Amino acid sequence: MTEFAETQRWVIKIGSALLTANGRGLWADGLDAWVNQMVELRRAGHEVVLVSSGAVAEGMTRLGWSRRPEEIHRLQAAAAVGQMGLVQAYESRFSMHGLHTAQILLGHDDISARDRYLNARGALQTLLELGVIPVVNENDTVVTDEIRFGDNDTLAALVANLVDADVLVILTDQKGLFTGDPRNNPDAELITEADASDSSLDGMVSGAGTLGRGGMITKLRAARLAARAGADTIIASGTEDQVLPRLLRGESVGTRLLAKQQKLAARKQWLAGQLQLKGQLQLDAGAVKVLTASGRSLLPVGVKAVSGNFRRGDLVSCVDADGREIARGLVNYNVDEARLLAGQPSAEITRLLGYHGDEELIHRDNLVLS
Ligand SMILES: Nc1ncnc2c1ncn2[C@@H]1O[C@H](COP(=O)(O)OP(=O)(O)O)[C@@H](O)[C@H]1O
Ligand SMILES: N[C@@H](CCC(=O)OP(=O)(O)O)C(=O)O
Repeated sequence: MTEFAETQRWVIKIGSALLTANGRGLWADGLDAWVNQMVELRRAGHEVVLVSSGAVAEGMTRLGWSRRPEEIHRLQAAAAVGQMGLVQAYESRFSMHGLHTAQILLGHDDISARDRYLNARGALQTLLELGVIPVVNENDTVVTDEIRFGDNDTLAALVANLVDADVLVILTDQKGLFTGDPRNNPDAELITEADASDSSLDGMVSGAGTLGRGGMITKLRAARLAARAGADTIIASGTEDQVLPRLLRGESVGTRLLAKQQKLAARKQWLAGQLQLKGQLQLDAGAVKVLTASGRSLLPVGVKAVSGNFRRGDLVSCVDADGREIARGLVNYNVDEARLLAGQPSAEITRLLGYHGDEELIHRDNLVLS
């Protein structure tokens, strides 16, 4: 079980039902409180990625619509209008604390296509290094029904996996996960802790209220997705006083859904299980040493031979001179580019390829030792 004070990276999801105080426009007091709490987390040395819903709900308020439209283009229009409100709400509040925010709108392809996955991951990573708070939402205006996440619980879990988060916090309008939907089951009891994979939870959860999309079903699913990458999930009420700092202090708030596996083991399994090996890089002795002993990125200069047929973002194996696998990772270049770059110093990349590419062949964040 993760001790929160020791965790580095948090993904915090704020749901529509909570954010719009059940349809009455963006809830200013709530926003003030969450932003203050996230600032406190940052000051305590933790990184925060915010996944915020509420674009459609805020758009409806701004356009004076009282009912959620059915028609896709009207939904998309509402999301486009409302997203402005969301961004303004966060940027103005965080800037009072001297922090910048960045808007990240993601679609399915951005996370499932290997090359885009690396780009989204790299951009988020850089924003966090710059001390910026990324504010993520689904790119509602361009998604179609078939490919939309729909609920932001799933999106938040995928973002948690994308940035290797330690903790996923899902703030909603209930105190956590109950043994039944508390809206129509007054005897339902709060579950304070469970294994995310516990199948007995399935019978307890149901769908959303009027404004949210997923209800508890998608929150439980999100916790399981996050657990696959080794992150624990907390489902808690955003109206609970000081919910984030209290979690940080180790207080029991809401429902804690635990990941069975550690992050590294989980990431290894993900690389091994989800992706097929598409090629091989043979490393020189120096590269083998820095990868294994110092956990560094793989630079082109340390590669002696390239084989296989891979594209940017594919999984390749790194072997030593005897063909023994020492690591696996997601490669930043396709096979032809990798051949051109093999053995060359990174300063030559722009000249060799004609564009300014990544310095590393495989970034250490995307590399797992075998
Ligand atoms: N077992 C359960 N425990 C708690 N809430 C539940 C449960 N099953 C269904 N729900 C419903 O899920 C709702 C929260 O999900 P949702 O409306 O999608 O909110 P959000 O916009 O925050 O994602 C609660 O208001 C509640 O009615
Ligand atoms: N992208 C949508 C979020 C959809 C939604 O309501 O999600 P959720 O808060 O998880 O129920 C929006 O900003 O309106």
